[in-house]
Amino acid sequence: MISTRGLVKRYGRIRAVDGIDLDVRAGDVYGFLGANGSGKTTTVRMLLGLVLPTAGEVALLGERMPRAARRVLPRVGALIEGPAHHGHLSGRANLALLDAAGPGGSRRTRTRRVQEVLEQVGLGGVDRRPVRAYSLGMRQRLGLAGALLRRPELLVLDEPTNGLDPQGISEVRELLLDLHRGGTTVFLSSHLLAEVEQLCTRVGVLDRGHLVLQEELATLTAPTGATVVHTPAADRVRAVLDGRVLAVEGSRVVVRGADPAEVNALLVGAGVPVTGLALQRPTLEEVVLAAAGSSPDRVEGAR
Ligand SMILES: Nc1ncnc2c1ncn2[C@@H]1O[C@H](COP(=O)(O)OP(=O)(O)OP(=O)(O)O)[C@@H](O)[C@H]1O
Repeated sequence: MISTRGLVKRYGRIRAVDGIDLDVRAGDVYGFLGANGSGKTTTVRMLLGLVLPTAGEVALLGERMPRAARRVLPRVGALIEGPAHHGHLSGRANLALLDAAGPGGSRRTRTRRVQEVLEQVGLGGVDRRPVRAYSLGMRQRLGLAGALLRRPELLVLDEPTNGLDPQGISEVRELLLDLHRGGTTVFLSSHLLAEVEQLCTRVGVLDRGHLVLQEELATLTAPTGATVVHTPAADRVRAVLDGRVLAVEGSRVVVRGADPAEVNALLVGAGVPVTGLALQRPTLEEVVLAAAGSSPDRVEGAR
């Protein structure tokens, strides 16, 4: 759906994007992570042909951009940095204007299409109010409605939950998951690990213009081969599981072996109380920090 090869954007001496190979496949919800200033917006703009690359190639839906923009962009829905609307008009009127700019049939067809996307984003009932009276969340959802008008195969969203409250974030997440279930491929940029961890199937991490990681989320957070035991008697675990204890942090003990039931049986058999048991998995935060350097303020954490 999206493929870039050696994509570079230079602004004077700044290398905003420095030779990235993105690979977004049909059916992905791809999370494009990176700290502020890492080059996410510049990349998204190049994908859509809004900024010309200094070097490298972009293919969208298998076609070279920006050459094929007129053919490809009608099949792609996009939302970049706070969508622009006419504040004195209603959401419906804004969408009708946007819809009128594209091809697409009779007045009735257009009216129905606008109504459908308004309902899809949960704005079906607030159509008389001018957009300037909308909350930030409502504006963002109206922007998404605009992106959905052409029933896109691919959605490209730059920080779609930026500035939203937790309720707004969760609404946008549900909407994107719904679209994904319906077959839409989603590419979204974000600096929020928690958002990406809850939504995405595949992750790319940008660090100062470099793509330092690109992988399936399930692979990144796959079990490590160890088991985490919670017990009020951490000191006794070492005696029972001689040589298998990898780490002890308070009541949390990490034990070699990916069979929690076996670990549980050994401990309970020896009279050690077990209050919690799980396969150890790295969090996305740990994976990203390991890939993007150790400074914790680079990408906003999951907590
Ligand atoms: N038009 C421009 N002219 C000069 N420098 C630019 C321009 N656009 C972006 N940059 C620089 O390129 C780098 C990457 O910026 P970009 O906006 O792509 O990052 P980002 O990851 O989207 O950050 P944010 O999350 O803050 O939007 C930054 O150093 C920025 O200052």
